[in-house]
Amino acid sequence: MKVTVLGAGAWGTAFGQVLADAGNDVTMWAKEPDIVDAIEGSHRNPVRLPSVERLPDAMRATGDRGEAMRSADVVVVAIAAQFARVALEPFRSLVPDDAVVVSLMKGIERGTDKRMDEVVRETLGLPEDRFVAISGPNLSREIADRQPAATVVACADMDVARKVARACTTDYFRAFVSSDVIGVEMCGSLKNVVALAVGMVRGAGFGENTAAMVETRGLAELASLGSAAGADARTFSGLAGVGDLIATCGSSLSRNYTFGANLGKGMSVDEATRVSNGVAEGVPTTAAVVGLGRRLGVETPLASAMDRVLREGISCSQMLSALFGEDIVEE
Ligand SMILES: NC(=O)C1=CN([C@@H]2O[C@H](COP(=O)(O)OP(=O)(O)OC[C@H]3O[C@@H](n4cnc5c(N)ncnc54)[C@H](OP(=O)(O)O)[C@@H]3O)[C@@H](O)[C@H]2O)C=CC1
Ligand SMILES: O=C(CO)COP(=O)(O)O
Repeated sequence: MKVTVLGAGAWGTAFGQVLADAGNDVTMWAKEPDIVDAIEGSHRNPVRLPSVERLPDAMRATGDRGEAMRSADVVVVAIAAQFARVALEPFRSLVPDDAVVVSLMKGIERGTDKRMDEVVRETLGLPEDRFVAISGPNLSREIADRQPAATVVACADMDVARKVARACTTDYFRAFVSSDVIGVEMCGSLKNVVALAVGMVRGAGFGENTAAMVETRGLAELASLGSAAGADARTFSGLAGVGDLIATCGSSLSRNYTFGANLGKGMSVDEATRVSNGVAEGVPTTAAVVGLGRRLGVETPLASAMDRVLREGISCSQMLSALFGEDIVEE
């Protein structure tokens, strides 16, 4: 198939390599001319994925939107979530009528509190059977090294999910299918907020018990909010839910975990942003999760506590106190 990836960041590029390894012709679209030139000219992305010495020959790049979209069967969106709407707007009239659009993004739009399935479908004018969400424990650096990994490919139309899953299956990358787009989106977005908090307690020097407590309460919050949004509860215990929480909350390869760890060590939000190696989606998504919780009538103690960390600069101990009220409650 002909696949176009919008956004040559760390994950867009690593996933482009998966698609090329699976036998597709892959075109990367990037707005930065330096990145386009590097991929096209020397098969490298030294800015976003320097660990890969040479990207597959089946991967090329362009900065031209029309050329990127020409006869694409599948369009993959891998842009920082808060910029998805503005970046996709110029593509609205260019996406081929029968192309499937896949989102790799893990975030909720600040201001509208919308998931990426909502943002992408709204911006490109797509019916639900042409939208696919992909999410799972997929740290880009490990997948770029071709370490074994799996993901969840979700679409309202299971035949479309299977078609996309086949297109990204290799001997090291395995795709499971699901029809629970909302669940997969909620898991991918909320685990980033949990990873910020787990990273923060680790950075502050706390051990396994504290990290497990925060991660487990984060999973409970993700499940309550996800269910209220219409997700299938089974998704939370799968790869996109628990699987991604384990990977993200336990790895310094995660930008969200590392951002949180830097806060825990005493950096300000500005300092942690400056040293972040790519987008930490949990940062803008935290406020959106609080907004979504308010709208859906679901309490979000972890996101609310992290929101205070990010806006008011409260300490790790204050964040942990804010996480639990005074009352004894059922788990
Ligand atoms: N990295 C990972 O391990 C994984 C990431 N994800 C998700 O994938 C998404 C992308 O992540 P990742 O590739 O790692 O992020 P990076 O920080 O590496 O790259 C961000 C990408 O967004 C692009 N971008 C930002 N603003 C704009 C804009 N206004 N117009 C067009 N493009 C823009 C950047 O383009 P430019 O470089 O030209 O500025 C870049 O391609 C995120 O939602 C992330 O949560 C999901 C699974 C794994
Ligand atoms: O989503 C990811 C792993 O599944 C990547 O996490 P970060 O965005 O925190 O790096």
